[in-house]
Amino acid sequence: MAKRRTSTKTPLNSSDKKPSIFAYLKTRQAKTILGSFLILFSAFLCIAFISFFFNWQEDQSILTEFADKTVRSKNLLGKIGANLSHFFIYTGVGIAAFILAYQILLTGWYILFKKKFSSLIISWNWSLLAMIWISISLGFVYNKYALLSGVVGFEINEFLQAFIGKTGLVILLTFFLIAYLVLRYKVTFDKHIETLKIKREEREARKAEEQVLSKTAQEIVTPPDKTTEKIETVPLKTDQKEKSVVELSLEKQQPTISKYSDVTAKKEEISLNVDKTSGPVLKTEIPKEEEQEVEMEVEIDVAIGREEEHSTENLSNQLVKDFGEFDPTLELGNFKFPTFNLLKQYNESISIDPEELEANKDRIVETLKNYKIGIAEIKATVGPTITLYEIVPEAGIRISKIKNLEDDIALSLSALGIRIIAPIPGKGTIGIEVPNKKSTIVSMHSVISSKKFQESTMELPIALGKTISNETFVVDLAKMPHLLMAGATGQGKSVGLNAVLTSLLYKKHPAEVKFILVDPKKVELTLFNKIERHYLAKLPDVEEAIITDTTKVVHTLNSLCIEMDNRYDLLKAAMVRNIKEYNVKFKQRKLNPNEGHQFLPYIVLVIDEFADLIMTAGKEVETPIARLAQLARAIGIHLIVATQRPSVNVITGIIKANFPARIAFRVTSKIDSRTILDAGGADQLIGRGDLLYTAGNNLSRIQCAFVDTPEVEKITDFIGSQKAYAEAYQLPEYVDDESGTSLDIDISDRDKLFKDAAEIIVTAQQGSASLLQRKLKLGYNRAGRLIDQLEAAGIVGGFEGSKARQVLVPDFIALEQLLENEKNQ
Ligand SMILES: Nc1ncnc2c1ncn2[C@@H]1O[C@H](COP(=O)(O)OP(=O)(O)OP(=O)(O)O)[C@@H](O)[C@H]1O
Repeated sequence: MAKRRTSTKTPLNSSDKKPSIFAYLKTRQAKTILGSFLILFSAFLCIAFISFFFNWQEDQSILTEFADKTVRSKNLLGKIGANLSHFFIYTGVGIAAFILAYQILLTGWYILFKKKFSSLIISWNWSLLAMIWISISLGFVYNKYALLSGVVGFEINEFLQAFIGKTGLVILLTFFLIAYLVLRYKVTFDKHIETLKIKREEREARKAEEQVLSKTAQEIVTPPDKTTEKIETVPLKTDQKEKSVVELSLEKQQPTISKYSDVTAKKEEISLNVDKTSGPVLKTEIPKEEEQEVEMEVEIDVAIGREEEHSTENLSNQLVKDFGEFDPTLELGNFKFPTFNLLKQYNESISIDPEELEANKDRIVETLKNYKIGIAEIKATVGPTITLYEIVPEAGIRISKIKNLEDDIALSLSALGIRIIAPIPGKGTIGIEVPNKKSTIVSMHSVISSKKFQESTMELPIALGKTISNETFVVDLAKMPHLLMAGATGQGKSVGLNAVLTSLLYKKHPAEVKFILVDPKKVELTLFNKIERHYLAKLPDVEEAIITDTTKVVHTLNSLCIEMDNRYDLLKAAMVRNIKEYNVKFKQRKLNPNEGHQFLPYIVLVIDEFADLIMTAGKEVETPIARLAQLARAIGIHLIVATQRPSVNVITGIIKANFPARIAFRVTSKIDSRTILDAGGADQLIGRGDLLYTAGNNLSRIQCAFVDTPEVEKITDFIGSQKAYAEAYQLPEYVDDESGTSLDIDISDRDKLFKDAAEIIVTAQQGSASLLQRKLKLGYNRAGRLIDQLEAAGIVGGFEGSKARQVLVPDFIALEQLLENEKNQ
C-alpha cells in the first residue's frame, strides 16, 4: 500500500542528463557557426541557381558523371552547384527555388541574431505554400519551359488539368492566391475599399491645401496693384507649384513681414491636418524643431511595438495599475490587531539599591584579592533581574585564572545564579552577573509597545524580553530559522512560548502567519483554540485544531512535509529562491493563480513537550522533524520545539544540528546546559524567565517577558470575536500505510475522471497527484484517490518517497489497449 505524496520531480530534471553535444549546440559559438554556414550556403545556392539558368542544357549531360574528375561542369559552382540546382529547379519547383535560398538565409539570420523561432516557422510554412503555387502557376502559363515551373509544377498542372480543366485550374489558383493574401497579409475587400476611399479624401484635401498655399503665395508675391486673376488661370503641376512657392517666398518675404508670419501660421495649421504625402510641400518651410516633432511621433510608435513583446510583464503591470498590488489581508480587511491595553502593566522602573551594589562590589574585589587578582576598574550595569559587574583586571593577570575561580567567587558572594563571562566578547573585560535582590518583572506590554518591536521590519519578529542593559530584545524567527527551547519544569518555558506567540499575534495579520500547535499536556495552549479560524492550520477532517494526540502529530508532521514539497514546487515554478521573493512576486500579480499560485503564509509549528512525543513516537516524529528542520527555511515553515527534559535521547544530534537558535531556561545540571547550549551557564540561571539565548554564536542573558494566562485569554478573545475565515488553514491530507486505500479498486468504483487522469499522466509521463490537481482542478484528496486507482490499474508504479511515481504505460496506444483489455476481462 502506498502513501500519497506530492511529487517534487519536474520534467526539468531529465534535461540535466542531456548529452553534452546538445548542450554545446545551444552555446553562442555553435549558433554563430551554424548561422554563418546557413547564410553562406544560401549565397552558394543563389549563385548556383543563377548560373544554372545559363548553363543547364550543357550541364545536363554531365550530371550522371558526378564522380568523374575529368568531366567539368559549366556551373560557376561546379558539379555540386549543377546537381543541387538540377534537383531544386529542374526536378523541383523551378524558379520558385529561389524562395528556398531566401528561407535558408533567413534561418541563418535568425540563428545568428537570436530572433524568435516561432515567426521563422510561420515564414517557412508560407514560403512552402508560395513555392508550390508559383511553380503550378508558371507551369500553367509557360508549360513549354519546364525550367520555370520545375517537374513538380508541371506534373501537378497536368494532373489538375485532367480533372478540372484549364478554366477550373485558373479559378483554383486564383482562389488560393486570394486565400494566401487574406490569411498572410490580412487583405480584405472592405479594407481595400476603405483604403481607396481614404486615398480619394487625401487627394481632395491635398488639392484644397494646394489651392490655399498658392493663394497665400500669390498674396505675398503679387504686389497689391497686380491682379490675382492671371495666376489663378494658369494651371500648374503640383511640383511646379511647390517650387514656385518656395522660391518666391524666399525672395520676396521682406516687404510684408506680417503677412509672412501669417503664411507660416497657415502652413502649420495645414501641416497638422494633411497626410504624410503632403509633407514634401511643407518640408522646405518647416522649421527644424517641427521636423523633429514629426520624427518623434514615429519613434513613439516604435516604442509601443517593443513593449508588446513583454506581454507578461505588461499584463502584471497592467493588473497592478488597474487593481493595485494583491493584498493578502483583504479578505479580513477590517481585522484589528490586539490593543496594548489587553496586556498588564507592572511597575517596571528598576530600583537601584546603592548599598547592594557597593556590598557586591566589595565582595568581588575581596574574593579576587584572596586569589591575588588585582582589579584596575569595575563598572556595574543594572538590569531587570541581574546586575552585570564588568571588571578590568590589572595588567598581567591571566583571564583563564579568573574563569577557573567561577565557583569560588560564587561561593564567596554566596548568591545563586552567578555567571562569569571571561572575557565579554568584543569588550575585553570580564563580566560577573549577579542577581538583584529585588527583581523587576519585564511585562509583555513593555516589550510589545517598545519602539524596537513596533518599528521592526522583520518577517516574524519575536519580542523575547529584555537584555541585561534593559534593552528590548527582538529576534526574527524567520532568520533563526527554528528554535529549540528547553528548561527544567517551572522555570518559565510555557510563559516563553506564550511570549513568542503573543509577539507574532501583535505583529502579523492572520493572512500572513499560521500556527500549528502541538500540546501533549492538553492544557497549555488550549486558549488558542479561539483563534482557530484566524491563525491556526490543521489537517482536513480533524475537529480540534490544537493537536494533543501522538498519531495526529505524526500525520501533521508528514502533512507539513507534503506542504513543504508543494511549496518548493511553487517556488520552482515561480523561479524564486524563497517565500519572501515568492510573495513579493505574487503581490505584484506576476504569478497566475490559475496555475496553482497563491499567497503563502508563514507556518509556525509549536511543539510543547517534545520529550513526551519522542518517548511515544520516536523515529516517526524525529524523521519528519529533521526533514522539516533541514529544508523548510526557504519556504516559510518554522519550528519551535520546547522540552522539559533536555537529555541527549530527546534532543538528538540530528535535531540539534538543525536548530541553531536555542533558548535555555534554568536547568538542574551542567550536562543539561551543555546538551542545550553546547556550553555551561543554564544551570546558573535563577529561574522565573531568566534565560540564555544563542543563535549559534554568543550567549545572551535575557529576562523573558512575562505574559500570564488571563492576558493570553484576553488577546485570543479579542481576535476570536472578529470576523474569521470560513475555516482554519487546510494542510494537505496525509494518508499513512495503515489507512491507505485498497489497491484492488473495482473498475466500476473508479472516479469519473479516471480516463482523463490516465491520459494526463501518460502524456506528461509523470505520476504525480499535484499534476492532476493542477490540470483537472481537483482537491488533493481526489487527486490522491485517482493516483491510487491508476496504481491499481497498473498505469503508475508504487509510491517512491519524494520522487514522482513511475509511469508504466509508454504512450496513448498502450493506454487504450490496457483499458480495452480491462473491459474484456
Ligand atoms: N518571565 C517571567 N517573569 C516572571 N515570572 C515568571 C516568568 N516566567 C515564568 N515565571 C514564573 O514561573 C512560573 C512557572 O512558569 P511556567 O509555567 O512558564 O514554567 P514551565 O517551565 O512551563 O513549567 P512546566 O514545564 O511545568 O509547564 C510562572 O507561573 C511564573 O510565576
